[in-house]
Amino acid sequence: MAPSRRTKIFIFSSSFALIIYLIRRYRRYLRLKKSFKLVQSQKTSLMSITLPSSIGINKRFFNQLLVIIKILIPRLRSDSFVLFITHLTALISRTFLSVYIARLDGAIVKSLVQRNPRDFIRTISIFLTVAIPASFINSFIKFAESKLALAFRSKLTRYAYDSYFRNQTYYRISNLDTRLLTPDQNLTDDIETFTTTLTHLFSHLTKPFFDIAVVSWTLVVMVLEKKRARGLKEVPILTIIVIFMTFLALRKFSPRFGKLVSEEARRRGLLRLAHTRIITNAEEIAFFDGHEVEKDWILKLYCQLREQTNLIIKKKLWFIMFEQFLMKYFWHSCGMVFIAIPILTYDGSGETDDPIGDPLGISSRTEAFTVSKNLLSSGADAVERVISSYKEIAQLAGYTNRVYTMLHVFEECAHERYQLRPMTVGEDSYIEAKRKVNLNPQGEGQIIESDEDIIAENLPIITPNGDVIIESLSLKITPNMHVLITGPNGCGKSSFFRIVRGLWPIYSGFLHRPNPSNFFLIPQRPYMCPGTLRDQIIYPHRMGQVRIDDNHIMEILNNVELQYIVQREGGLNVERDWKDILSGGEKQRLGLARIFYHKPKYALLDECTSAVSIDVEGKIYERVKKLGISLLTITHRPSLWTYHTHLLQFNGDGQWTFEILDREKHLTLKGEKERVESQLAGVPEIQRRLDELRQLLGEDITDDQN
Ligand SMILES: Nc1ncnc2c1ncn2[C@@H]1O[C@H](COP(=O)(O)OP(=O)(O)OP(=O)(O)O)[C@@H](O)[C@H]1O
Repeated sequence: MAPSRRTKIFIFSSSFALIIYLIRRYRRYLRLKKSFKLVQSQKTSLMSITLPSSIGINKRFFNQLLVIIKILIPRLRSDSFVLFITHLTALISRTFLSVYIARLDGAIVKSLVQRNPRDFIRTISIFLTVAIPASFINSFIKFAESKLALAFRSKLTRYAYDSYFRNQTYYRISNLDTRLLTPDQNLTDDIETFTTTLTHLFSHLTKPFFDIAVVSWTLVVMVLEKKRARGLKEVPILTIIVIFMTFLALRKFSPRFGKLVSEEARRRGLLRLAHTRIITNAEEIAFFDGHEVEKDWILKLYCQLREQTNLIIKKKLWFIMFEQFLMKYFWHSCGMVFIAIPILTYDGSGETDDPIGDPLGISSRTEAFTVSKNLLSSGADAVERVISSYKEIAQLAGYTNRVYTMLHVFEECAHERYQLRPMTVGEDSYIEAKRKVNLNPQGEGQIIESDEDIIAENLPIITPNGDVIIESLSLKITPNMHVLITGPNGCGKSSFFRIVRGLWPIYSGFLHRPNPSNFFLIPQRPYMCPGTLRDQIIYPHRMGQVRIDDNHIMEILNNVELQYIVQREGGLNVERDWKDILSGGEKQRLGLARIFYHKPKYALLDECTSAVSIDVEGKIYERVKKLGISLLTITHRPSLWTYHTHLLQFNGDGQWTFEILDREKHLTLKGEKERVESQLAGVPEIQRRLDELRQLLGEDITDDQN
């Protein structure tokens, strides 16, 4: 039959509208592509890091998951296990209730078909009574799921924090290792997403599994009751074949969601890192008017995140379409066929057990149909949920990999096993570093705890990148010495402190030094912790842990000439954002105040008075020395020479000298050096004038110069 005119018009206008829509979408896509052209073209080095290709539902995933589950449920008596069992019980109860309700539904229909008001009222009353615990259980399952997710999250977070704050791992992660670019993201978002996905999946999968088991059992029992139906053996086999084929097809065509979401989470972390950097350096950026550069950078990271999210959305579109086709429509048709086989072949005539008489057995058949339809549909729903969880399991594999990697890297760093480039799996940067200095890769330097002295024997200073700054350093510092450390920028002055304090490992030689608690480092930009003025001074101690009276605090503040701050800021117990409200010099003096509180054996002062006036700086140094504290000072200020007895000088080319500081000699040498420098500065000017004069006198410049 030829289509009518109205149908033709409809088809034509729909096609036209679709074409217009597609053209507009394409143009929009081109516009967007153009506007992001700049940022798309620049690939950051961070983004070029590739993820391991084995992220997915495989043995590695199950092994990783098992390790994490042992952390989540450490003992059978732990709270997370109790919650887990409670949740499981609720899920099982719901399955049994569903079956009971399905049967009840059948009984209601039966009483209706029989036109039996007494049975109808009785069954509907039971239905309403059962609805109360059923609704409670439904709500309780959600409650238990959230509680379980929270318990898992707390367990994992506590475990991760323990690792993160052990053995200065937080420092090592960002300074000595490059596998985790955004530990903050791993510790917060990743843990949360992982635990929520895990508990959701548990809920999502456990119930369907129970449903399948109980529904199958109930159907088998029903079938056994109806022995006269035919085709009953084929139905379960066909069902299993259909389910299995669907699973295989979905697995074959499923995109690698684990890897995709893992990459998305990583890009989200980088974007967050960029925001944190801007917040931390807002003042510097504002002074430079650097917002355009920062915006471009942030936009670039955002675009890369957007690109990944878009990719996942697109992949989901096709996959869900395929999944829906198989599980909604194809299964529905199969289901109808499977339900039809026993019903059509069942010969139930002659059943006369109905009180009001039902010679054709219609009421029983209707009841059986209603119950089996309900059961089959909830069984199909359960299988559908199990299979459609495939992509969620794949996503869980991605998050599991991120959480596992985080814990693994924490563990490795705590045990001084580092890796510089995450892309080169298995390469040991330490061994590489040692090769650079021709050291035996197997031999480690040794740190030996001494009573008081710092003794370095053939100790190299090597950066985490493996660059050798000093090949071999040998010196002895005793507590009665005050050592001034100088040298050009980047020559290894601060690195020497890092090694002495144990932040950087040593590759060879020996380092004898007292316990790290005998050292206290004051950097150029002192760290201001959250809390009161008192908290700043006693950091890293905490109030409640130590007792310190106000007079002592005031005395310390007097020592660094900061007593006026107490009145200005409203007392010792006022919490402020000290980083923002104090000037650079005030912050440095507050940093120095910590020395008067902790009274360490050695004070490591890394240009920590660069913003303090020279007179106040002198007074503070005198007061520190009076306490018997040994000074190790990095400075470029000659005014500080007075307070030191020895000089450790790095030349910048790997050479160094350690000698008694002869202040007069050094002042004379420094004066002479400055004179020579100023004379040399004038040489080009004199040379230019000489050339001019020669030109005026008609002399040959080049000949003479040669
Ligand atoms: N975490 C790190 N990873 C890799 N290399 C580093 C690291 N920290 C410092 N370096 C490198 O070590 C070298 C010495 O740095 P160090 O901080 O010791 O210099 P410095 O003498 O204190 O310089 P300045 O006077 O400028 O403070 C520099 O080349 C620096 O680039």
